[in-house]
Amino acid sequence: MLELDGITAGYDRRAPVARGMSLTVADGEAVGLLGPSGCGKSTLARVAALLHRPYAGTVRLAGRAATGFRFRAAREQRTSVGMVFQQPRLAADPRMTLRQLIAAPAHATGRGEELRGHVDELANTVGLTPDLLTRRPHQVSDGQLQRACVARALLLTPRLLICDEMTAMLDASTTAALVAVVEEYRSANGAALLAVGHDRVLLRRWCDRVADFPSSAERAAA
Ligand SMILES: Nc1ncnc2c1ncn2[C@@H]1O[C@H](COP(=O)(O)OP(=O)(O)OP(=O)(O)O)[C@@H](O)[C@H]1O
Repeated sequence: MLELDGITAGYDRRAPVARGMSLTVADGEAVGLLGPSGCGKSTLARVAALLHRPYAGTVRLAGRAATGFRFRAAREQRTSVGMVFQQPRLAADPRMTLRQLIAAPAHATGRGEELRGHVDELANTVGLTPDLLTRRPHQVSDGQLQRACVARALLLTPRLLICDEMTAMLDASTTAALVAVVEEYRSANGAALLAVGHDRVLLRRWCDRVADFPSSAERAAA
């Protein structure tokens, strides 16, 4: 489902944060990507979701090499990946209600009407009550906002879900609830998962296998 081949990426060509990284996630497989804070996990996750253009290397989704990133990404490839970010407040337009936030991918792809019922269904699945859907991000908790972000990531039924420290800011019960939502989605749809984090215990429990992101010392020695 996902092949990262020799990815070098970052914010300064002379000092990239990821160098020659390769990683594969098979169809339906759950892979954890583990590494300390600041090592470049989120950067690699964004490359995989076609949100960040690498300096070198190839991203393949369902066997097809990505030809573009960000607004140049092919729609079919972009919508085959759902992404949940670490900080829901940075990933949510503060002007939108939670309902609009969940529905945003449908509107962006001209499927607003078609997916209207699915928005309600997913809101219910992630545990958001109808009154919460009328509120804006500043009127809800981090956990409630992250629930909306998970529903948004699932709206277009992606074949690959990328969760970047999805539960880092959440309490144990919200963490368990959102992991359960993702697992139910995967078992119903056969979707693959790339879960990024630094919690080895959680990733081991959640994923089929866990890959370690090399530390900067290991990279310097290589
Ligand atoms: N937009 C940016 N511009 C410049 N440098 C950045 C940018 N985003 C991240 N970095 C730097 O790139 C490095 C890797 O960041 P990244 O967010 O990928 O790490 P991470 O492993 O996901 O960390 P964490 O677990 O703390 O989220 C860090 O040194 C960070 O300071």
